[in-house]
Amino acid sequence: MTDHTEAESGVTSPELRRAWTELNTRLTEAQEAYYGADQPTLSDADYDAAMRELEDLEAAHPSLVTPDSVTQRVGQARITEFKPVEHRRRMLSLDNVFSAEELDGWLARTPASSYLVELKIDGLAINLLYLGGRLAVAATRGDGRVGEDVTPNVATIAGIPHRLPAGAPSVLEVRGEVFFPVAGFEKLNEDLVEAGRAPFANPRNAAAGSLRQKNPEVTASRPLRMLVHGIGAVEGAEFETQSGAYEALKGWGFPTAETCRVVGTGAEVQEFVAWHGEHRHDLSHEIDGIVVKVDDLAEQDRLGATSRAPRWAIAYKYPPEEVNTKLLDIQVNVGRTGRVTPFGVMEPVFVSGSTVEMATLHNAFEVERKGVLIGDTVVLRKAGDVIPEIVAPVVALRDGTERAFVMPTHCPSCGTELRPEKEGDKDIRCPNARSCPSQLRERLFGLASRGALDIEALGWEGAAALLDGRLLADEGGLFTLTAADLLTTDFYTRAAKPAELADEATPKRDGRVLAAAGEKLLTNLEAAKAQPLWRVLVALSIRHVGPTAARSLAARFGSVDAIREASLEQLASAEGVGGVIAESVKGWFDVDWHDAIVAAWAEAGVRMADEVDESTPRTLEGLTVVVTGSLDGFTRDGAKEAIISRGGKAAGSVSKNTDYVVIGANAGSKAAKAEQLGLPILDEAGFVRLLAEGPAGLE
Ligand SMILES: NC(=O)c1ccc[n+]([C@@H]2O[C@H](COP(=O)([O-])OP(=O)(O)OC[C@H]3O[C@@H](n4cnc5c(N)ncnc54)[C@H](O)[C@@H]3O)[C@@H](O)[C@H]2O)c1
Ligand SMILES: [Zn+2]
Repeated sequence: MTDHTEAESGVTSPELRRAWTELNTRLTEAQEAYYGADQPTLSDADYDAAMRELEDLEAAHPSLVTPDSVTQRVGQARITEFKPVEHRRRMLSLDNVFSAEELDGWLARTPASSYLVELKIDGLAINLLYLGGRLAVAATRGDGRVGEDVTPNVATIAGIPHRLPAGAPSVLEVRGEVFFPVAGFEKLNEDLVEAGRAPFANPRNAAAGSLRQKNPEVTASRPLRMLVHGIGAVEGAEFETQSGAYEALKGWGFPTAETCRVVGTGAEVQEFVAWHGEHRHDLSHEIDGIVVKVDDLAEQDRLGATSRAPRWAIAYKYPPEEVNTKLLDIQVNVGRTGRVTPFGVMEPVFVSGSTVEMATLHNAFEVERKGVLIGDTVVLRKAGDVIPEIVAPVVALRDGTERAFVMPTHCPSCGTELRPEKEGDKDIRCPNARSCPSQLRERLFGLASRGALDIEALGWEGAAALLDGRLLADEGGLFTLTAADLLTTDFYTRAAKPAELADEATPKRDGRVLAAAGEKLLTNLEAAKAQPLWRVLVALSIRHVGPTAARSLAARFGSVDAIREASLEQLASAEGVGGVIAESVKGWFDVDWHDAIVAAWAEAGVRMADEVDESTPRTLEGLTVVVTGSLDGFTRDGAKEAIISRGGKAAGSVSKNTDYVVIGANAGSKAAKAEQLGLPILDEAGFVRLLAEGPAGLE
């Protein structure tokens, strides 16, 4: 505790006192919302930051500290509607560190013969008192001395023993964490919103809210679990170490964590912290950090505790993955297939390594399920590289100006009335597939990509420019675009230089000439016309027809006409093309404007059939070949085409069904796998012989 008689340099100024009061009040209010109502108004990150600020302020000016300070007490200050229960031994909080350096500092200050490292489960602490081998009282932590009696509720939690076996201590206080498994969390919130109630910000608050129920039946309906992480008063047993106590508790039937470890050095502690930082989402429950404890109980006693936390333990907190931010608006996006998806536009906020200002809301039902209103403060979650998600609104912060999102009835891109593709679909779509600028832009972008026709000068902005200028009603007009057309856009033009203005031969319009991008687009389009058939097929944006299916269709049928004429059965029998793709191809050609695109492209000179080289021998009929690593005489695609055009199958992965594995330079795991399976392995020269003469060439 701070010594209040200690002289400070100068008296505390009113400004400092005001700053202290402001912070302390903010934290006290946050605690009431968090511990009292299980509905936090601040994010944990903001709470922890404010707590740090207050601690720093008090450290610099010790006379500011009063017994009222939130830094001096454990959690919840007020006792609620539950019956109060006095703990036999105090339940404390934990001090925090937020970096490896701070953890090193603590380890240096706290030498020990060994450390116990445990996951810091994100739930709420519970004290279970057993008298004569029976569960007598279960209480929350409360203010550390007095908690809330939640015995009937705790009795419903699976895994908590009601009776202990013979030989267990006559008095035993067991401490542990009650938590809400992540798997059930989303469903709980969905149900709460449907019932017109406020959803929980995270599984921790859900655990606390579920346990602190007046009606134990409600608790029983929630999938709560408990894991042991400490002991209080004990009579009738002696433990030497905390880990030893866990062993004994396990023997008496308590759920203990399989993940905790006893380690000897600070380096091992850091290693444990780092490993679980990488794997923190592989668990069935959330963790917000790691707890490091001195394992020896005599050493623990010597170190003692402050009014708030033991000196023999520390919590290392991982960076927050949840923040609060303002939901400014909900807008909708129209995707490549016309699907209309709402997304939240938020005040930009930094979380898990990047600034986030948008998050998808998937569909109108999702918005309803989450119960978010435009203008709400929302909990935003971003776990590592996972896409950010709006978890829940902070209902307590509403001021009445929030408004519900209304799904538009008409496409924001083209004005067409929206509707589900078929009855009962959750998603609604813009049915104007042909000309809706949003959909067409996505298709243009796709057909120009490197995996299709590779039209570099037609990027996102280029596609938008062509559509804004109404130069295309669909992709059919792409290959007949002229310099005159491009001259009507800003994107593909630039201001003419004086010499160009004077030169009659330079095409221009309103003082502008083609920019490099415009020249390039025309060259790219010309080159694209000669691309092989499979790339043209990919460019048609037929659902499910990507490079693999397109290659196979091209190899099997040789021309767009042959594919159009093929029966469902014939299509489906092509290598790697099943019923779904066959249906999709058939269905695509049934649409008039699709057929018109093919006709327009053919008319413009786009290749519609591969040249069938009769001289290519079908040397690989029925054989599966995998090429891995790089070859001198073949590109990746070239090697595949060489195999397919000879009737073989070019597979991407090695299995026992592979007939030959060709290994080039820098081959990786596939080469090792081939050896392991004892498959025939060829070098590039062997591959060339195989292509020319088939298996006979290898003898
Ligand atoms: N958002 C808010 O407004 C708000 C308000 C109050 C508190 N909080 C959150 O709660 C924290 C403070 O709460 P606190 O005092 O409970 O401290 P804490 O949660 O940081 O640490 C102490 C608690 O950790 C738990 N714990 C989990 N695993 C454990 C293990 N293996 N060994 C020991 N203990 C383990 C215990 O319940 C213990 O009481 C803040 O840092 C903040 O994250 C948030
Ligand atoms: Zn539209």
